[in-house]
Amino acid sequence: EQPSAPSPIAAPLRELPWAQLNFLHTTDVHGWWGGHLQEPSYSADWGDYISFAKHLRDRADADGSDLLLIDTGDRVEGNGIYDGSSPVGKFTYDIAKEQKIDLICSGNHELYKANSSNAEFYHTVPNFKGNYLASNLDIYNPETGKLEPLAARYKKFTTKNQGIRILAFGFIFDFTGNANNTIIHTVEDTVKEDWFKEAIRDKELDLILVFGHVDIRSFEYATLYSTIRKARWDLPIQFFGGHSHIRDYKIYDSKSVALESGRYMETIGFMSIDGVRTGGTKDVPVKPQKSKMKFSRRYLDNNLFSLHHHSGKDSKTFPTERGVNVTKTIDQARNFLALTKRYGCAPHDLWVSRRPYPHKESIFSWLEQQVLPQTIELSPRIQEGRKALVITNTGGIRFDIFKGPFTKDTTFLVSPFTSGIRYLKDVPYKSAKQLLKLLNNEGPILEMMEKEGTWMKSPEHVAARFRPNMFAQEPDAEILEPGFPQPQPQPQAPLWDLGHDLIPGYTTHDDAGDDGDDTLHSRLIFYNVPNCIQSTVGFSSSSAHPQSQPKRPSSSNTEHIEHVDSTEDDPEKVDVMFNEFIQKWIILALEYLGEEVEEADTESFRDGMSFTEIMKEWVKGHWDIAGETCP
Ligand SMILES: Nc1ccn([C@@H]2O[C@H](COP(=O)(O)O)[C@@H](O)[C@H]2O)c(=O)n1
Repeated sequence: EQPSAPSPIAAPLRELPWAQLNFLHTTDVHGWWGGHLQEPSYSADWGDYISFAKHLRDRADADGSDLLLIDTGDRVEGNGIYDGSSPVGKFTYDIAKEQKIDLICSGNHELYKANSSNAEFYHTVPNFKGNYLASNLDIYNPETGKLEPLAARYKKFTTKNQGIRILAFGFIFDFTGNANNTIIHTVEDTVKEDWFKEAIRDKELDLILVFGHVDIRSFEYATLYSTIRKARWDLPIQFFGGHSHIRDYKIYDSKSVALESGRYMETIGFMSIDGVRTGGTKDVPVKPQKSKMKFSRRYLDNNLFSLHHHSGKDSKTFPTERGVNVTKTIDQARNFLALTKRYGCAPHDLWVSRRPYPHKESIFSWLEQQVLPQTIELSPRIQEGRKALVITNTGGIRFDIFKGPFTKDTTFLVSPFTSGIRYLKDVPYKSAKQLLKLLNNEGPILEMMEKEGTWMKSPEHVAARFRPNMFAQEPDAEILEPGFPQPQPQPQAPLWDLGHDLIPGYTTHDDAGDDGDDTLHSRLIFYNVPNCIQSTVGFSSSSAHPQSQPKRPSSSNTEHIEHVDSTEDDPEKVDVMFNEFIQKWIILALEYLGEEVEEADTESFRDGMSFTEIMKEWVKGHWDIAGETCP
């Protein structure tokens, strides 16, 4: 772990369900190679993961089983090690490649910008030569300009010890927000391709493995499952997914399951299968597929207490030379980038999902009530007496702020993106004031987003559309102030009786039940958030701004542009300001409201200064307590 990482806290653990064929799975790492330096439960780093995988590989070699490592994309954007260097990603590729990953693919974050997809072409694909798959992804070769698959469409291989013959595909969901140097073929189109149909008909297979940057409860995986199952009624199909940043496990049928392993190096997913037919090796005879196969999953908290336990090692025997070297490389990169440089001191925690919105400890309330208005009110147009509505998407905010030092690292954890704020001058207020409802509630804009698969919320929150019980119910207004709902202790399995005080953390409920997490935790409550929040700037405090503090979001299809109160103080026109990432949706929404606006009418705020910089400047101006200690 990193030198400043907090030590993990001992906790009751469930064992690894080790079997004939085993997998370790990471997804949505988003550059968190250094692990979590403020959270003991997730404080192991990529170097520790390298050591851990080595011990498990040795175990497989010793008992004749197999172990495969999988990563399902979104390795970039979300941490200073990636976003804080110039050019971005300077250290990322050399750190990532030190792990021996058997199957790897791209996520959407590798594809938002041409420079990151080209970096896949130049670095990740060759670094994982033969293991990177791109079943539905093409790139314009930066050398020749020709469109070609980013990597092989599929791969057939035989496992080292059991001789299991596996056909693997590496997908990305039907993403449409990519830069124009890549092309994504929809999954629906891809399964109709001759090469796909031919590959799955291969008779010399023991298992089909579909991994991808795809929500395991998505239409895309449902399509792949039904297509493959129709062709191969009895073959085991193992899925690994990602993108929604949650721990989840789906059972498709008695021979097909899917695992999703969280986000940000918080979770190492473990999966095992027993009863797979073996093609036979010199040491293992040919064995038929068992009529009753066994699939098991475990979500490991990524900390050394867990990793030592599951590898049967201790602090002396766990670190491998390669792992230690990678830990050092990460530390050197962090120092080079001065990620611990302090910009201010956060007076209390601010949460993305662990408090409802609005709430005094919601990061969105902080942005809405302090950062955005206090920054934008200084701009010349507001100083001249104009008013503005400032709208930003909640998905651009990626992580919580903990009480204490707010560093360069924190800045990128919270807001890694380079998008700035843009504005439309003098929009009729009668339309502008309807915008937030249109962006947040059901209606044409949301329907279009669903169709396109582009979202304004963070992936965790988007995932809730397939998982209706993911979040706590909207809390009553009374419990918002002065306190907030306390996590309830959870009645738990017998390990609870060992006398441990359980640490709050993930308590995953999935298709196999409640026993997936390796660490027994007390339950954390998560709350849903809207797509967008809005600050009002330049209005007198007595004016009513009905949308800036939403009450319960409306669920009625017809309510998205109705019932917005008017007051006598309503201005005739306001500036509509917004995060550049949602410009397309702002324009569409205004058109829907009857305004004639187009991209060319928008202007950049403060010469395109990124929202990340804006937040950093605010922290320096408001939370800087030079000389004072910061807890
Ligand atoms: N420049 C960007 C890029 C993305 N977002 C937000 O992130 C969401 C996607 O995140 P995943 O980790 O699931 O891929 C996207 O829906 C946006 O909300 C952004 O704000 N700015």
